[in-house]
Amino acid sequence: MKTIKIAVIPGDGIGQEVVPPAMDVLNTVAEVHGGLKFGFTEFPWNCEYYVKNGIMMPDDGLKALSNFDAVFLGAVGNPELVPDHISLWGLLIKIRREFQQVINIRPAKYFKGLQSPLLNPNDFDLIVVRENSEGEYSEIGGRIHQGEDEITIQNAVFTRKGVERAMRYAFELAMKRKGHVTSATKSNGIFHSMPYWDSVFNEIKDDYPNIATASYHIDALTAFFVSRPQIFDVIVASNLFGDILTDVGGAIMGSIGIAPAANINLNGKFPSMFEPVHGSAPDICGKGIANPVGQIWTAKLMLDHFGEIEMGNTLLDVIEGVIRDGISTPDIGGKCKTVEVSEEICRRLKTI
Ligand SMILES: NC(=O)c1ccc[n+]([C@@H]2O[C@H](COP(=O)([O-])OP(=O)(O)OC[C@H]3O[C@@H](n4cnc5c(N)ncnc54)[C@H](O)[C@@H]3O)[C@@H](O)[C@H]2O)c1
Ligand SMILES: O=C(O)C[C@@H](O)C(=O)O
Ligand SMILES: [K+]
Ligand SMILES: [Mn+2]
Repeated sequence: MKTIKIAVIPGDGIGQEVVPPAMDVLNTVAEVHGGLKFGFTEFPWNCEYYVKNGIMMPDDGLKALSNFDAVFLGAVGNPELVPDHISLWGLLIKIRREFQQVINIRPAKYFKGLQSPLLNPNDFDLIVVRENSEGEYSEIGGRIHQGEDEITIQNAVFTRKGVERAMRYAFELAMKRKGHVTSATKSNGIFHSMPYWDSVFNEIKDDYPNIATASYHIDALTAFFVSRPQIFDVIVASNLFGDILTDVGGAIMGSIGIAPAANINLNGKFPSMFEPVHGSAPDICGKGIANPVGQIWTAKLMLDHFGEIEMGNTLLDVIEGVIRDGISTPDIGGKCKTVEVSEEICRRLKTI
């Protein structure tokens, strides 16, 4: 029996509503598989924990997580209780950084039967490779003076290692897919880092003569996600550009409640973390109508990560079938509750 030990952090808001159903789905996957078992351990770290303890996770929290094969996280953030930069940097971004989860892969594809807001979604199928450890997400900088003399400086960090790593990951991924990599740049406006980004991209692409490439400024690229998403295969982007692009990726599928993500540790020293693209959705929290598909598709990425490709593909087929049959939450036009969707996914998995 292959046992996978998973640290579960439901987190805030709808994270609490979509993580338990996704765990039910994973348990059903294990049951159907026969040779697979998930050992779940839950950690109550979120903004309420911060209010009680003054920290998002205990000092030995990372040490506790490091004993697991993976982290399965819902969402972090409750701006009514804790400023967003404190909660995110105290938990989500802390785990990404300390566990060297340097790559964030975020697929988006057209689902048959799911109403995309695009008139002609053209069967798109893309993956954004988001640099996940540096770039615009940096604590370097500060504030000085007050009033009209007030100054704020926020530095972006682009290292040779970080940029090259993200790009090579994208090219390797493209070799297993449609053989195309697009670079998200902004070298017309950002004076130092983006021309550097372009030069590294031009260097790396020479190592992959069989991969076709394109490079677009992020503004135009974002528009192309809407007007012609079918032209993309793999897109490599800095931390911030990748963040923004992947919400658009979710939106063109039909809802950001569907979009999955995987924060990948490449060196094997720490666990990887699986958490959907969306946040804690305070506007719908408590109603039981959060779309669980993002969290469940994220579970599929976790299955892939552990080599369970066939089970992962089966799960994605089942998700697609359930959506096609209209068993879905209001964000994608359905009338179902969160658990009705996950229960139907479990029911169908059992018939396979
Ligand atoms: N990775 C993360 O944990 C993460 C990601 C994004 C935002 N956040 C945090 O979440 C909080 C809210 O942020 P936001 O409102 O900008 O983004 P959000 O992703 O939480 O919500 C944006 C919109 O999408 C909808 N939505 C999101 N997930 C959905 C789902 N599963 N089903 C149906 N609808 C869904 C919401 O209702 C909302 O209208 C903030 O505290 C923010 O910092 C965390
Ligand atoms: O900015 C972040 O990375 C947090 C969230 O928006 C995400 O996409 O994971
Ligand atoms: K999330
Ligand atoms: Mn985001």
